Amino acid sequence: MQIVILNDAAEVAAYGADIFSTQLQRKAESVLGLATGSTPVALYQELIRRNREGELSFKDATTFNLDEYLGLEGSHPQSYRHFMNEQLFNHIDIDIDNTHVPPGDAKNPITACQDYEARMAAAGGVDIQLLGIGRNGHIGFNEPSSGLTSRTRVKTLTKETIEDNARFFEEGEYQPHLSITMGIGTILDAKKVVLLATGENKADAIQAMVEGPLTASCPASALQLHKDAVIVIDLLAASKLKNIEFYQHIEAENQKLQDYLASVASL
Ligand SMILES: N[C@@H]1[C@@H](O)[C@H](O)[C@@H](COP(=O)(O)O)O[C@@H]1O
Repeated sequence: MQIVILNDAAEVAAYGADIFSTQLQRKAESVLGLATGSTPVALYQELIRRNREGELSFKDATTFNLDEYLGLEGSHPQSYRHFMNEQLFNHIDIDIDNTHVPPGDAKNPITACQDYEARMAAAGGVDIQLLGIGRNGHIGFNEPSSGLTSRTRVKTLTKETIEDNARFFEEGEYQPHLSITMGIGTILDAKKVVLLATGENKADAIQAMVEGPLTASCPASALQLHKDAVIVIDLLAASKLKNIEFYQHIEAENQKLQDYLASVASL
């Protein structure tokens, strides 16, 4: 795991946007794994700005979102499809037919999950997967006890997650308790994984993910197995890390190495 600790949420969004920009500049037809929640919104705004200013294009990109509420149509204002259209897709030059969100209104959710996996495979797999993290360490909607090799499937949400996400629903509005989510195994198949977290309420989950044991009780700890996982967090989300100074030291050393390699390359 590469652990990047930045001052605040704005720096986290800009750093995340740089990773995605670099990916798209290197490979225009990238397959991007995307996420919902409040954390990626600032990153999406930065990508929209860069797209408008002609710094990057999504024209040839394909996207697959992590998850969706089961029981909501894509046109429902609280669906993740609607969220993605509003927060990103409607504002960039992507072909909407190349954007994929699990179908929350699938007649047969079981075969819909298999179909989603097949589409990802047919697209060549995800090049870079964006993640947030739940307070209980969930990624996508892989709640604690999720299988570490799980694939896209129907998952039941915990009470904590339902409460955390209740802020997006009107009082008395139906809030789904089920979801379709990429599995942990699906997420680990992405060539690169970038997890963003900001704020003190994520500090326990970040500590468990980075320094705790590899365990289904903290689904995000599965990223310890990934060969290219970048964890980008602000100081508040990093505040419970026991070895915070060491991670900052590693990053400083990494930066020196990058500078050295750049100077050698320019000789
Ligand atoms: N399914 C999503 C997750 O993908 C997201 O990471 C999490 C945290 O969201 P937020 O960024 O709003 O804290 O919320 C939801 O449960």
